[in-house]
Amino acid sequence: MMSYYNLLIQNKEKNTPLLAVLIDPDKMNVKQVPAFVEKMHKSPVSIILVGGSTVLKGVTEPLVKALKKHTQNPVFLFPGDVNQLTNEADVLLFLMLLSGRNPEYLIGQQIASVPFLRDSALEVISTGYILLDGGKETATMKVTHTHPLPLTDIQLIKDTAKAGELIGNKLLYLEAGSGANHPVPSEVINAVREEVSIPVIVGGGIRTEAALLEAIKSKADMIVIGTAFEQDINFFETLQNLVISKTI
Ligand SMILES: CC(C)=CCC/C(C)=C/CC/C(C)=C/CC/C(C)=C/COP(=O)(O)OP(=O)(O)O
Ligand SMILES: O=P(O)(O)OC[C@@H](O)CO
Ligand SMILES: [Mg+2]
Repeated sequence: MMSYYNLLIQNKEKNTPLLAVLIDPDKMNVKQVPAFVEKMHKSPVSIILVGGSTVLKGVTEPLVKALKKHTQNPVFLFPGDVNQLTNEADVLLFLMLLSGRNPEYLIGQQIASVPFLRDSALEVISTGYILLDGGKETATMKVTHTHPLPLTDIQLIKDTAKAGELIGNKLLYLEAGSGANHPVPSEVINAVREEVSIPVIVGGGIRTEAALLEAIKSKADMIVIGTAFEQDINFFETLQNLVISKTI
């Protein structure tokens, strides 16, 4: 079978983004999974990200197991820490927090995950994670004790993204922060996309059709929505007519 990373690369060539839902295991229990998946299957969402900045140990695995029981869509772990690892998922976004200067999130958590990953079949994808100012203090900032990059310094954002690519990151995630007041602006997405050749994921604060259209127009390779679905499961219905790649 082809790797999910190769599918992401293939999709990039189509210039149409993939749409992912982010599920925070602290906010969804296994009983809610069937109804959620049913709605998702009627929408263009093709990837499920699972993770949170603070998740209790032991809750991620049963949730992923329940998801895999009800859907064929791939589950990508998007973990805030090593306790969120489970072999029930398909892919691990192996994050390094490029925007911060906290060694625990640059290399500490990555080393701590090796005893688990050594015997794991998860597809591990090195992902440079860049926090950008989304207009409010987010959980990720608090947990990592780091500041996001200011939107006024596009050159710094581009240089950070390029450094990630040169280090060997295979994906970049531009993050305005869960529940951000404003999503990553299209100028920033465009600037990064011109700077690097690896796929670019964008998320944080996308909760309207207009914001989604903006991210699509900027040619983000994958768009992630979490809070909008947490607040209203019917948000799936607003996605019907968007130009989005429906399969991965
Ligand atoms: C390599 C391993 C095992 C883990 C990576 C550890 C790193 C570098 C994490 C990056 C920093 C971090 C804490 C990212 C969290 C990403 C995430 C899942 C954000 C979603 O945030 P929510 O937890 O939904 O925030 P709210 O609770 O405020 O909605
Ligand atoms: O919850 P929202 O604001 O949609 O953000 C999704 C994701 O980028 C958070 O890490
Ligand atoms: Mg959240």
